[in-house]
Amino acid sequence: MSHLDPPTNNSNDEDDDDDEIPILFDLDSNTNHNNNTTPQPINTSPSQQHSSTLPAVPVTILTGFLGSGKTTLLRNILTSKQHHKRIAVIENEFGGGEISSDLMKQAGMAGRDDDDDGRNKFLSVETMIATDGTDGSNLMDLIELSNGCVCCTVKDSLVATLEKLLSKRSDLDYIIIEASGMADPGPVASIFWLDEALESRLRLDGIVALVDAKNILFQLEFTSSVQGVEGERDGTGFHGDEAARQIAFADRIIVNKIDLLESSTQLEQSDTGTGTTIQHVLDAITCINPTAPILTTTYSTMENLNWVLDTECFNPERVQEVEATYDQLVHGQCKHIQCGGCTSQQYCGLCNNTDNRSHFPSHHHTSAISTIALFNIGSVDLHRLNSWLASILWPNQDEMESVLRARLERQQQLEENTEVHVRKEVTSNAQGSGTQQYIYRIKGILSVVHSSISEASTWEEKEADYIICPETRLDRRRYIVQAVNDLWDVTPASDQLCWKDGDTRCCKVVVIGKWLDEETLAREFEECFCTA
Ligand SMILES: Nc1nc2c(ncn2[C@@H]2O[C@H](COP(=O)(O)OP(=O)(O)OP(=O)(O)O)[C@@H](O)[C@H]2O)c(=O)[nH]1
Repeated sequence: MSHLDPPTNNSNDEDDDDDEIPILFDLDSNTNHNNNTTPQPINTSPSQQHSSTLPAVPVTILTGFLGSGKTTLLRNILTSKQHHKRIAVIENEFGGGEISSDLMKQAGMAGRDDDDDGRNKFLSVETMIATDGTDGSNLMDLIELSNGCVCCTVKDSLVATLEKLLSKRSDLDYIIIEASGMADPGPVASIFWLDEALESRLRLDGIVALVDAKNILFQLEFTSSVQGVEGERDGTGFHGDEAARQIAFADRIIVNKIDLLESSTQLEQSDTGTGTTIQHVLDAITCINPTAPILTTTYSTMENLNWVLDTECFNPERVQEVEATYDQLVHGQCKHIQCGGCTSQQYCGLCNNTDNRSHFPSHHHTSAISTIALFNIGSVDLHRLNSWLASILWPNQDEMESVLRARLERQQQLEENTEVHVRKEVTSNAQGSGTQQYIYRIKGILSVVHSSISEASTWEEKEADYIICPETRLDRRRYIVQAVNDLWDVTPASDQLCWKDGDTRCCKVVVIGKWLDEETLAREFEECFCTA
């Protein structure tokens, strides 16, 4: 069993010039495949040049903070029979989505052997999740832009990718760009009018922001520049308004995950009365962006996808206006320009308060937020994995607290400088947890072993097909693990992602968070694997 360490990707690394043009995958022939779900790259033929007589291809930018529901919406679009669009998708990962490794190739996760530079390239977790369950009828191409945010480190790659896509394909009806959960949509939108070549061939249809109703107030607070000033003072980095800027630039806003909100009645009846209602969320959003239409959804589901596609709602002047508003906020005091004047009782999502406080310079990603990718050959024990997830995402549960307390005591005995080590040892997703590790997002693809025969036989009874090997208790299905803040699930992917004979079983998990303790996470992840 081995743990590979891809370089940690700090998104404020603006000098990072890992900007090579990403691979194009041909999905025409193999998205509806039972044998191999891995899209194969195709060569750009000079004869397939885009004709300038064709109408401009509309582009939608999907934005929204980590885990807000962008990929869920994308999958709804790609599996919908409502439209018959031939869509190309550009996926942007915040980082850590790509591991070059022979082991991943062995494990059947390779996109193709080599790219133009002769380096191995592999499909990301994000791409596997986004295309799982799609039959390929709407999806023409899928392009990965990994290793940085589309708004900064890989912005040039986006332009090159769009140009290459247009020259390669004349049959596209639509392009969807799924920005990373940390991306600022402003700079992404600007390429559509700053790049002359693209301007005539593409039309930015709209910026659609997904908002995680359960977590948005917390995300606004924790990515705010006011917090950032404090962060910089204690030498731990600063934040960059990501969550607020995604809302501010949006032409349409989808408030997703309303199933996780408390109703006003529940709130009145609850002991604490500290939950978030839809009204709190709407107040915060309209404070930041008072003009964009808002739709509330669960699992990004809407009656009519025309609410997000072919809307023609993009307005470049508004983008410039938002930039200008931000500039005023940066260079002066917050006058609630964007929200038109909050009363002192209102929560201002943009400035986080009603005080006149100076703000930190516009867009920077916090240096404290990073992505790490954990990769191991082998299969995880489902029970152990769930316990590990509980320990890092729910540290305040009673049981976990006692475990952690025991670990702390042990640690205190071992270490002279208890203060520093204790803080490092406690993994905490408690809101407002200072400089302790905070995990925003986990996503991954797993090979799973069931720890008990009874668990295995339950599955066997449920499914007509043979799914779990009675001897090894290995599950034939790939599993997808997803976590957003304190909620997680581990579910089987569709049949098209099943492990095949000859595949090397492996697990890849991407963790995005603040002040991540990579060494401990890697060790604990490895402990979830079956050794037999
Ligand atoms: N309960 C609930 N879960 C949801 C809803 N929408 C999405 N999810 C879950 O939230 C998790 C994150 O959803 P994604 O669609 O992957 O979010 P994303 O914005 O693409 O995430 P990033 O790419 O990491 O920024 C997944 O486990 C989804 O199944 C919802 O309305 N309610």
